[in-house]
Amino acid sequence: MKIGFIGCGNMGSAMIGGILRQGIFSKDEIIVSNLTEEGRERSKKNLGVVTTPDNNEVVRSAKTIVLAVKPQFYEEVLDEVHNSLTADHTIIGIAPGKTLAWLEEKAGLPLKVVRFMPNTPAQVGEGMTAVCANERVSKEGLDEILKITDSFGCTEVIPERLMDAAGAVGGCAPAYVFMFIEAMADAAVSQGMPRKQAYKFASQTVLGSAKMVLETGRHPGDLKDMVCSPAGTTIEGVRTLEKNGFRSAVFEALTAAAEKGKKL
Ligand SMILES: NC(=O)C1=CN([C@@H]2O[C@H](COP(=O)(O)OP(=O)(O)OC[C@H]3O[C@@H](n4cnc5c(N)ncnc54)[C@H](OP(=O)(O)O)[C@@H]3O)[C@@H](O)[C@H]2O)C=CC1
Ligand SMILES: O=C(O)[C@@H]1CCC=N1
Repeated sequence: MKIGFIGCGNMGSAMIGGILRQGIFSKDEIIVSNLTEEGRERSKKNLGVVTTPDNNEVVRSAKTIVLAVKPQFYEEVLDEVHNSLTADHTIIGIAPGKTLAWLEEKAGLPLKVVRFMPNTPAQVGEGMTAVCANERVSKEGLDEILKITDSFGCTEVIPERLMDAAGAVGGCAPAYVFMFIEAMADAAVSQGMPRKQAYKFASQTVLGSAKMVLETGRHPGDLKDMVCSPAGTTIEGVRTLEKNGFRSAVFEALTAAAEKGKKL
């Protein structure tokens, strides 16, 4: 086994999907634990990886371990696998608020610790993942880890103090983008467009706009101005969004998410 996942739900399976697609590891080099029989069946059926109900088996079978359970279960899981962990292991935490120091302390021995803040677009190879690591992870070790995150999208290595910001603008933000897509599609439906077509318009428009920011390197405000014809239709929508506090609402949402991360 090359890598083990303790927990394999939304985020674990999204990452494994990318890893398998890029051939970083094969199915029989990945072991995952799920709490329930139903979860194990899902992991087996959808990903084809090796599954177990036993978290200690994951730790005994692989040297790189991703903790892909909810933050509330981190302590319990680390407590459970503590005796199977060795100094050769690399523990990867993906939960907000669970710091490198906290993870090492709860693991109960000095070992390599990494944090990822991934997002669900990893499932389609378009994830955005923040990574930071403790001082025990060598440059070569980090390069190996980055091959994993690069397999499901883009990666940025950041200082740990930015992990909560990355959680808001990376980990959580797909939810806000999906809400935006849903709202735009609802409006198009109310104007008479069939729903399926409305999702296609809204989604492709978000995809294309994001690509323009990334590929042109131009300021988003500049790209917005390109769309707004004088006395045209777009600027009326901009006026309405400003009146309803659109940008402030987004600002507050990401701030709330980042602040919550600090408390977990
Ligand atoms: N969802 C997201 O967009 C993101 C999530 N994260 C982080 O990823 C982590 C996982 O979140 P997510 O995938 O959404 O959660 P899910 O609820 O989808 O998955 C959690 C998984 O943990 C398993 N599980 C629960 N308890 C145990 C246990 N004691 N031992 C072994 N497995 C267990 C569950 O098993 P079973 O399948 O049997 O129920 C399930 O597979 C969290 O820490 C979250 O903060 C980070 C960035 C983005
Ligand atoms: O909602 C959460 O707490 C997790 C972390 C980032 C995205 N989902």
